[in-house]
Amino acid sequence: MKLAVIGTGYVGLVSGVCFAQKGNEVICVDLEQYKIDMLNRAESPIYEPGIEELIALNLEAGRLEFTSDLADAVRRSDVVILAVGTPSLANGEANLSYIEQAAADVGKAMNGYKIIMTKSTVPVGTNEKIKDVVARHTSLSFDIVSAPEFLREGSAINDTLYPDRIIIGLDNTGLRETMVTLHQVFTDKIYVTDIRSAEMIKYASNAFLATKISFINEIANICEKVGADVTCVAEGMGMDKRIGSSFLQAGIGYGGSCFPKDTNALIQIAGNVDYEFKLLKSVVEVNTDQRFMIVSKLRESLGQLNGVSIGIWGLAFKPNTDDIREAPALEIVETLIQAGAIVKLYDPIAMDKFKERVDHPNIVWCSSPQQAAEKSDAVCLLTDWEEFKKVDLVQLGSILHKPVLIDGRNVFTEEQIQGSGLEYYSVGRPRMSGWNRDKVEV
Ligand SMILES: NC(=O)c1ccc[n+]([C@@H]2O[C@H](COP(=O)([O-])OP(=O)(O)OC[C@H]3O[C@@H](n4cnc5c(N)ncnc54)[C@H](O)[C@@H]3O)[C@@H](O)[C@H]2O)c1
Ligand SMILES: O=c1ccn([C@@H]2O[C@H](COP(=O)(O)OP(=O)(O)O[C@H]3O[C@H](CO)[C@@H](O)[C@H](O)[C@H]3O)[C@@H](O)[C@H]2O)c(=O)[nH]1
Repeated sequence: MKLAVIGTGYVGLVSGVCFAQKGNEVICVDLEQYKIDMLNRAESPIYEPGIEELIALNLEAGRLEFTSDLADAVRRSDVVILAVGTPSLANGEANLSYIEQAAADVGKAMNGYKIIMTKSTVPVGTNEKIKDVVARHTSLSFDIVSAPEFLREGSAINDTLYPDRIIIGLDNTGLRETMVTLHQVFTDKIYVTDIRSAEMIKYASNAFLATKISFINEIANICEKVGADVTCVAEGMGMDKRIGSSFLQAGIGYGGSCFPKDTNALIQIAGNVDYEFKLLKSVVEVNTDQRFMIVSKLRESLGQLNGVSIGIWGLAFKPNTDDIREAPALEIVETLIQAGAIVKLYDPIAMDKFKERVDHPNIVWCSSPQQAAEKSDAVCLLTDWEEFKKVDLVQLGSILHKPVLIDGRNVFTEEQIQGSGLEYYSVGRPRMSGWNRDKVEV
């Protein structure tokens, strides 16, 4: 089929490239000319493992185009996919101005019947608004389909090519076969429902995953007080198929462009119909508090933070991405700076994006984990990048001024800490001293 994808961010670019990979003719559109110029050189404006190879392959095969000319792309397509951002407004509600603008532009450009498919995450009822916006700009016929996206950054290509399921929301059931044919190149597990339910499935899924994370983080906090180990607790819980083992990794909480935004939006969606989503409000509150656990542990270990120097390992909200949107590192670094600490920052990929957001004389930008650690009073691991798991902990203990390692993602095992000379704090596990085999009493 001929597809136009509006927006070349994480969702639009990856979806567009994967649809091309499966033999469709795809035109990806973005307002930002610099992104289009990069993409036409097979360079990706976002960091996503494997994306540049697939862009090059599909450009060469003539199945993929990049343009800033939305109208031309719409005219040459059967299906128009909306994949623009829906960021949070100050009150937590989703900002629909980008998607409404894109819908208006699509309506103006239409030259015949189109299927308009929304991949952006939008509150329940938004696709009806999109329908109205398009209809205001064209008298031609069209259909609206909701196809929420479930990819994760860092594994976006694999998630798109091999999804657990695809959700399709329709009001015109005559489109069912076309939509199933378009998507079954990825999986047979296609669930077709009405548009409002499809919109809700996306928010409910993210809210449920965020709930699992806040739940295990609270269990972790209790484990610390009662002397249990949350990694063992999560493993034991996860063996029950009804619970499942995924998203039970305790740490400094969730960040990213989706969970924080979508949990707040769902609280608003419920509030708009006079329903207080008490459980989800607590999930958000627990997540906010969890970030500051790192700072409490630093104070517990070092006392006051004024003038101390802290190495920070990891700035991205998770590994394998350069995305720092709502990354716990943003608030943690800001809090440490306010307390008068010198922060020595290192991330394998996200340094440039972090520099664009944060600047302060107390920041030292480092080019390796070792540089961030050297002569520091402590190191805090905030993102579970593979690179950090490979660090020689004995060497780390020897280059730190005070041998304190605070692991916000429970990356290291007790065996690795033994003999390292490090004073090791993690999340929901007993504090460990690398000087001997005994756990330190809490
Ligand atoms: N990032 C994820 O992992 C993820 C996963 C699933 C769903 N989502 C949802 O998908 C949507 C997009 O997210 P994203 O992370 O890809 O966003 P993004 O901010 O990375 O990309 C959006 C792109 O759309 C472009 N754009 C905005 N208005 C436009 C217009 N009128 N015409 C053409 N281009 C326009 C922007 O320039 C930008 O490049 C959001 O609703 C998000 O919640 C994101
Ligand atoms: O057990 C876990 C799992 C994740 N996280 C954190 O949760 C955040 C989100 O992680 P992840 O879900 O892997 O990344 P995203 O790319 O934000 O993907 C989520 O958000 C997307 C946007 O809506 C959805 O499409 C995906 O299905 C959903 O997993 C990150 O900060 C992780 O560090 C934990 O703390 N513990």
